[in-house]
Amino acid sequence: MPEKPVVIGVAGGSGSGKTTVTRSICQRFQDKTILVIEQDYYYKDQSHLPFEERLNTNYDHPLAFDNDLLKEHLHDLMNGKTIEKPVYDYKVHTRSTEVIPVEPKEVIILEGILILEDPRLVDLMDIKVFVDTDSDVRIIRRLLRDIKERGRTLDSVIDQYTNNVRPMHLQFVEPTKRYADIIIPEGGQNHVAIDIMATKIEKILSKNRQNN
Ligand SMILES: Nc1ncnc2c1ncn2[C@@H]1O[C@H](COP(=O)(O)OP(=O)(O)O)[C@@H](O)[C@H]1O
Ligand SMILES: Nc1ccn([C@@H]2O[C@H](COP(=O)(O)O)[C@@H](O)[C@H]2O)c(=O)n1
Repeated sequence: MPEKPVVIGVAGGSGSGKTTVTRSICQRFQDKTILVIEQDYYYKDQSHLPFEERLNTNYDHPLAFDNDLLKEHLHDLMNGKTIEKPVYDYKVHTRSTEVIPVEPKEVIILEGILILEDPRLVDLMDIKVFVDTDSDVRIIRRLLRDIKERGRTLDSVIDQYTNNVRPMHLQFVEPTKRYADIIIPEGGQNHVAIDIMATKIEKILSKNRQNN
């Protein structure tokens, strides 16, 4: 393990392809090299609230996230400590009681809609990426995914998109693009951008390994 892992932030709107890009990058490396931390797993715990109340939360506002815990976990990982990563359940809108023990790896990818919004996290990143996909494509992807995988109805996805996702994207997510070192149009199918990312990571890793 190098003294300090390479920290990469992958931001972008909901459905832009952040997870797909992150998976494509991970596939280029051995399992032991890259650790992925999803910002979504750090939504504030809402287990004390009744289910009906959890439906009213604005999950696209920066205050929905427990970035204090995320920052603490990132610091621990950077100092070689194992963390207990929370597990999030989109179907019930809160964390599960389960946690996953996670050991540090040479590369840490932080992925989430607002991962470039908190300067305390941005300051710790070596590479900042913004996955940039048109909103019409994103809403179609989100509709399909949320109905299939997150237990949502067509009406609920449309209501949430109109009331929260779109306005918060314009106010908080889109402006973070300016902090990105690399902007990846169209996400996971952009093989050229994935190749460039993988090459850059390889370069930093080989430099770190030489110094250790
Ligand atoms: N290039 C693509 N073409 C078609 N579907 C895609 C593409 N990229 C992602 N998807 C699908 O769109 C949905 C959202 O993608 P995902 O990578 O999870 O985005 P994000 O993490 O930014 O929300 C997923 O169901 C995924 O399989
Ligand atoms: N209980 C929740 C928590 C989050 N969301 C939505 O997830 C989106 C972020 O995840 P992506 O994989 O799409 O980046 C965000 O836009 C939230 O609206 C939710 O619907 N329910």
